[in-house]
Amino acid sequence: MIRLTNVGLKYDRGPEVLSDVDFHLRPGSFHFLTGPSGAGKSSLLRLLFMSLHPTRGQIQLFGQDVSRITTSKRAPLRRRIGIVFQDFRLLEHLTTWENVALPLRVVGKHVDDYKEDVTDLLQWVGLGDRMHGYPSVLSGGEKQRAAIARAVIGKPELLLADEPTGNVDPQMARRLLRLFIELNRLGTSVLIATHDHQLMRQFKAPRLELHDGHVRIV
Ligand SMILES: Nc1ncnc2c1ncn2[C@@H]1O[C@H](COP(=O)(O)OP(=O)(O)OP(=O)(O)O)[C@@H](O)[C@H]1O
Repeated sequence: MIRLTNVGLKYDRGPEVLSDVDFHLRPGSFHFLTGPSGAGKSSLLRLLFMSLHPTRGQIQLFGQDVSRITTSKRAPLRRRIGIVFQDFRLLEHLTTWENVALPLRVVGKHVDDYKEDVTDLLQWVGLGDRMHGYPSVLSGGEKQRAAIARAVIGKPELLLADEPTGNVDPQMARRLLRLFIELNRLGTSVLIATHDHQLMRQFKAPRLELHDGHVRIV
C-alpha cells in the first residue's frame, strides 16, 4: 500500500524535515502518526497525498513509484485516497451536503445512488441540521466533521487524516474514531496524525513515531 525508502524532505534551503524515512504499511492496516509539534507529521501526509515530492528517496503508493509523479498521473491516484486536512479545505461555494457528496460526484455516480448515504453520514456526525447551509457558517468542530464525512463517503482505499479530532469534544472524538475503525474493517488503510492520547488509548493500533526527522513504528 505505502512503502517509503530512504525518504528525505527539505523545504527550499532549510534543514531536512524528514531524513532517511523507511517504512511499509500493508493494505488494510491502521496506524496513528505521532510526534511533537513541528516533527513533520503534516509534511509526511502531504508527501503521501503527493502534494510534495521527496527531496530524496522513493515513495511507492498502490504499487506505483510516486516520488516524481506528474500532476496528470496524480489525479486518478488521489481519487483512491480520502484526506482530512488540518485546515479542512471545504469549498465555500458548495453547501456542506454538496461538499460531502463531491467525491462521489467526481467519479460520475448518480445523485440518486448516493443522496441517502450522504444525508445519513452527515446526520451520524451530528450535522443533520446544518447540512444544507454553507461551510462558512460552521464552527471549527463542525467543519472538521464535514471534512471527515467528505473523506470517508467514497470508502477510499487509503484514509489520511491530520489531527481529525483536534476541534471536537471527547464524545464526538469517540464517535469519529468508530467511523475510522468501521471504514478500516471495510478494507480502508488508515493513517491518522494525532496528539490525542485519549483517542490512542481507546483503540490500540501501531504508531508511526516521528522524531528528529526519523520514523519508527512502535
Ligand atoms: N511550506 C513550508 N515551508 C517551509 N517550512 C515548512 C513548510 N511547512 C512546514 N515547514 C516546516 O517543516 C517542519 C515540520 O512541519 P509540519 O507541519 O510537517 O509538522 P507537524 O508535525 O505536522 O506539526 P504540528 O503538530 O504542529 O501540526 C516545521 O519545522 C515547519 O516549520
